[in-house]
Amino acid sequence: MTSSDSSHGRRNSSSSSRTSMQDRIPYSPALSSAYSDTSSVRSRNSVADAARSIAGVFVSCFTPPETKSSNSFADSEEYRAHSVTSDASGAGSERRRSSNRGIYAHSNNSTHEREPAGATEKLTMEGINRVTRNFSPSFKIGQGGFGTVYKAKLADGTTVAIKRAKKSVYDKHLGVEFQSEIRTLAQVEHLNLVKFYGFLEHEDERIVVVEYVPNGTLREHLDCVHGNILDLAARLDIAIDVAHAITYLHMYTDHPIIHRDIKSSNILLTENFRAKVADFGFARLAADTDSGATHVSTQVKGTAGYLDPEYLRTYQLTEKSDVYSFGVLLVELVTGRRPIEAKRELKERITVKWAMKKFDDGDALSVLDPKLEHYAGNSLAIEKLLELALQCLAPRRQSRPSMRRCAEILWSIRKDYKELMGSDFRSFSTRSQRS
Ligand SMILES: Nc1ncnc2c1ncn2[C@@H]1O[C@H](COP(=O)(O)OP(=O)(O)OP(=O)(O)O)[C@@H](O)[C@H]1O
Repeated sequence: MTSSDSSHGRRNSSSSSRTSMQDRIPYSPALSSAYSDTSSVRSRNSVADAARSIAGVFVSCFTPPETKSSNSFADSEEYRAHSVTSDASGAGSERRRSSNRGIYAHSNNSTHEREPAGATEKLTMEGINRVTRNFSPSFKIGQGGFGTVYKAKLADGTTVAIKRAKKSVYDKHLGVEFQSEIRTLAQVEHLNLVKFYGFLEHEDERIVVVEYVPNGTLREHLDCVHGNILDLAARLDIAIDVAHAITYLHMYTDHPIIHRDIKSSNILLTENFRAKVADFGFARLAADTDSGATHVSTQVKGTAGYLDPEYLRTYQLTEKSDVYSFGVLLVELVTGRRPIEAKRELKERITVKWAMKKFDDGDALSVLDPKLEHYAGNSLAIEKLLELALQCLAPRRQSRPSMRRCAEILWSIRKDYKELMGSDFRSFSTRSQRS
């Protein structure tokens, strides 16, 4: 996100722009059960276990090449499941249509095209070149593992983020990743997930077009890059949004989807500080539990500092790996620190290890982001957030809560926090934004 996006990140009032609690529920049946006090779940032994396993996690970032053989995207079974219509453009090609989301794929050996769902313009290389002025650096808004990200406006006025894969995407490894991103994005639609508009595969270009989310990443806001401080209420809202998004992926898509790369730089914020989870480059469909399988064995991928130790040890991926990463994210939200802070003294370098130790010593408030003020009202919320983080960071995945449970607990924390703050809730929010 560049500073040229001048509309970004100037939050004057944290709560006035936010919607009501009811408005914020993207789905309701999942969140119906009542919150029960989690203090009984807290185990001191688990802190030591967590610390031991966490220490082993941060040795390196594992992104070995994908070895699993994969069919071409056009041959994938997931896509065969979508209805197929004949392609108007030529022999040897076919057009597949996502049955419920109006997304097209069009292939003739080397070319796949899709058009944005909801946007009227057909996606073509010519069109992409036009709207990005041939990928002019002035349209560039970011750079990531997948490639370069550009901001552009389609002819129908839709502002989009255009992700242009690095040339090396043509390698098998990245090609598989690209296909994974496409398959996954095409399936999901949720308020707290970045919308997929389409993709285009043309000669050696791989382009993904997604919803443009205008207010930078959560990491940037925790670093105050945009000049504002996220208060505790905003951080709670963001945690809830992310929990909703991951719950949706785990429970409400056709097949459970594991995100695999939950981290603060993959959480994009809207102007109203709603969170949208991005970057499905690593996502994998989870095992079909009906068939008795409980995990997907695969190469370890993800980002150092967020990786589930059990996944690292066993190569077995389950939804609980996302829960672990979410626990790291919760600690990040409370402390403001990155998961790995290489420049700090040894005992503070691994943020979750440091924070969980403090929590276990009964000194939770000392890990609070120094940018946030302590009030009587926020200590309980901070303690409960860390308590939930501790559960998410449990070394054994069976001990971790589901994402749905995390969402329920977060709802309860926010409810209690609002009640405690009473009429001060808004003024506290506003005041800490200005400080
Ligand atoms: N949909 C979007 N809307 C607005 N900005 C975006 C969008 N997607 C990405 N960006 C910007 O581009 C940057 C790079 O994004 P990208 O998803 O390619 O990589 P990343 O998630 O930062 O890193 P990595 O790929 O290594 O995980 C982001 O940090 C963000 O600033």
